[in-house]
Amino acid sequence: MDVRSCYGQRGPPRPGAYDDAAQPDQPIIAPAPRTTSDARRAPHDVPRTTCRGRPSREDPLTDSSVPATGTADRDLRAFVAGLPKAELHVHHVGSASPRIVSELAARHPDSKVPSDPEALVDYFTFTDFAHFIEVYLSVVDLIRTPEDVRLLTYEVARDMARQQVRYAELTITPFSSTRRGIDARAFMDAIEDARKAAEAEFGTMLRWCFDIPGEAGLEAAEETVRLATDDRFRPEGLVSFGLGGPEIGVPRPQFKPYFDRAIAAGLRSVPHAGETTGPETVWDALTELRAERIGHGTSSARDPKLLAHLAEHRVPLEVCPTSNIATRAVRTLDEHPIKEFTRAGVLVTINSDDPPMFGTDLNNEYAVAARLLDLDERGLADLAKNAVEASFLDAAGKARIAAEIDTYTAAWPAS
Ligand SMILES: Nc1ncnc2c1ncn2[C@@H]1O[C@H](CCC(=O)c2cccc(C(=O)O)c2)[C@@H](O)[C@H]1O
Ligand SMILES: [Zn+2]
Repeated sequence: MDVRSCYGQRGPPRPGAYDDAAQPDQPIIAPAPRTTSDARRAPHDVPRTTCRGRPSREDPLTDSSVPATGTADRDLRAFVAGLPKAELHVHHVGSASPRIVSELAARHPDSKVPSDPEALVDYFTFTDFAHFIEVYLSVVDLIRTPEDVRLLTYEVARDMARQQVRYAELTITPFSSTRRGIDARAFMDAIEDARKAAEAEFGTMLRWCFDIPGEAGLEAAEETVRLATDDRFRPEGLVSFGLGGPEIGVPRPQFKPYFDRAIAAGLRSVPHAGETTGPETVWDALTELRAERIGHGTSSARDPKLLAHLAEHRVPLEVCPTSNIATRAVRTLDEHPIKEFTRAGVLVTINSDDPPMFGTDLNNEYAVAARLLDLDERGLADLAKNAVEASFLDAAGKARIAAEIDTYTAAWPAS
């Protein structure tokens, strides 16, 4: 596949293009019993939404500026849409679709976040990583009550189920909510209530990664590890401990004692590293924070020894291609190092990070990966299985989703 024009000079897709903003008249449905079949579409029933009143998003598989390969590309996109998937790197607040953001903005009209999904498109266009975090925090400010937390979590799961996501490790920043006055116990009850409802009603299993917002410092680290390890708060679905936010000026080693405590309490270490800084940050994450997976790890490509280490020790990278373009961590998709990762034998997983904010979704990220790695259906199925393998699911859960991927792929007409 030709990757030359994949986002290229025109930048990433417009935010919301694949989101339910396409149907702004569709209200948020209050959590209510739903049948699993509502969310689990038949594999070949592909939702193809575009943003009303706006040009449709560039399609990395069928981008009109690329010599068209037509049907084959459409088939690949259809294959991805029905492929059972796991997602390992996706943020809670960053998954709020325009539909959810509008609902929250309407609940809290004093916010500077636009409630009009169309206006959100401009609002979600970032000049750099710092600007992205500033906008991100304004959306965090919209989440003020346990009911907001529950609504967000439940609706995010619904959006995942529509994409055939069977399992997701959702990164949550509880510090941001507790410091804004949400009671910690009520916060945990809200996410757990949504998790259980989502699994029962949509068939999507959610697990939590609690992350330290690095820029907020050691006070945030202390609060995050307290909530993650104190039995009075620690939610049942919590599996891992992370570190997010800006990397520049926020050295990873200072968080070692907090990661040590989280790991001692049975949590897995999954910090962001090498997203906006060099490979030394990834080394720090490995040696100081005992990372079992790396969030992004983009700059690892600049250090062959690091790539060899990641491959040898089977430390997966959580690659989020469109995010890297949207935050300007990578200039164009053409320059994205994903191919170098696979060439070096690193286990690559595909993720969406903050999908509506970056105008993407997990299915689109698989389409991007197909183009960048020149994959066919089997290659895409292998990529989906990488995520299952790299997940913190138990062996039976992994085997179940992997078998589902195999069955789906074997039944696909072209395979
Ligand atoms: N691609 C990303 N790469 C890195 N992080 C990402 C990415 N996407 C989303 N995040 C999230 O951004 C948050 C940043 C929050 C933060 O720094 C902060 C600083 C000071 C005060 C407060 C507060 O809440 O009062 C928060 C992190 O929690 C992280 O989960
Ligand atoms: Zn992230």
